[in-house]
Amino acid sequence: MPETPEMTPQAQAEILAKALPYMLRYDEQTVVVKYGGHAMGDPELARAFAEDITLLKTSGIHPIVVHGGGPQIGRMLDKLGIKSEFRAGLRVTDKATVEIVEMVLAGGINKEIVQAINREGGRAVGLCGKDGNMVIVRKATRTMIDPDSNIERIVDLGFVGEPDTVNPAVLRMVSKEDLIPVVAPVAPGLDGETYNVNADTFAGAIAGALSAKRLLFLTDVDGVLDRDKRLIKELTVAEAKRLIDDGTISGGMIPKVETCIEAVERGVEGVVILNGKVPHAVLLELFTEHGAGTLITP
Ligand SMILES: Nc1ncnc2c1ncn2[C@@H]1O[C@H](COP(=O)(O)OP(=O)(O)O)[C@@H](O)[C@H]1O
Ligand SMILES: CC(=O)N[C@@H](CCC(=O)OP(=O)(O)O)C(=O)O
Repeated sequence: MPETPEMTPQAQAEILAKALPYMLRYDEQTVVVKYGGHAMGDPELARAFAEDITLLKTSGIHPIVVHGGGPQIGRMLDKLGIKSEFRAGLRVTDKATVEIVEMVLAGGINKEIVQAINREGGRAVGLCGKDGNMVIVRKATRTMIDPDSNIERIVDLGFVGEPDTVNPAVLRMVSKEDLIPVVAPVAPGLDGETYNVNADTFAGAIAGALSAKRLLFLTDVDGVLDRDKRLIKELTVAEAKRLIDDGTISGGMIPKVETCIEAVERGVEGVVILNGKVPHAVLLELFTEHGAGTLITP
């Protein structure tokens, strides 16, 4: 990350004063930040992210971090020689895979983020969907057209869940205190088994249940890109659905955009997909006029 140029104390004070209207806008409001696995990895960026989250909390906002870790799960499965594949942007998850998913997400990455925030002076608490029965899921199913027969088939994704009920009591309790919830997208199913949940879907369900003011998705691209790889700054729900249908939006961007659509339809204000590889992406988005990324609108 480049060094920040030296600033006079006067200039520093002016910058702080400029943040005041934004601080007032979000005062006591819930902001859900989805921290994608592709946005993680660089220690300096991770530190800047932890600083941003700590600063939000210190200025009276209630940030909730939901994290992913798809690439990190992939690397661990590779190491262990467990094959893994994605269908419709979701990892097909058998029993052995879900154990690794829980270990990597709720065990490894969750605690790394908690520690990073705490190192910056915040007080983070690591949770997953199991804690306080926060998120209960049902088994997810998807249909796909079989390219050989052209017949629509149901794809069995194994232990992949979709939020069925969200009980935000634990999150409210933690957020009310001086604590920052950091949540891994692993949750119990209605059948009592452990399920792997796409982190975007998980973040959307939490933002909806808490009527969050903002839902930010930090990923590794500037936002939703068109066919010529240009950033689409604003996307309506109808346009987003069309871009999924015509294949412009694919892979991991599908669950992200689908979640944005649902969140907007459920009344979450300000749903944005932005590049988490830009230092202080969260502060830039919330505390300056520099609205980056793709804003999804009704
Ligand atoms: N139209 C699109 N615009 C932007 N990214 C897209 C698009 N279609 C597919 N993608 C892919 O989606 C990826 C982001 O989703 P994902 O890999 O799940 O990230 P994360 O780990 O941050 O959730 C991008 O890196 C890109 O490869
Ligand atoms: C069902 C499913 O696909 N779960 C995801 C959970 C992690 C995730 O979503 O991580 P990112 O946000 O980094 O993509 C997975 O196993 O990769």
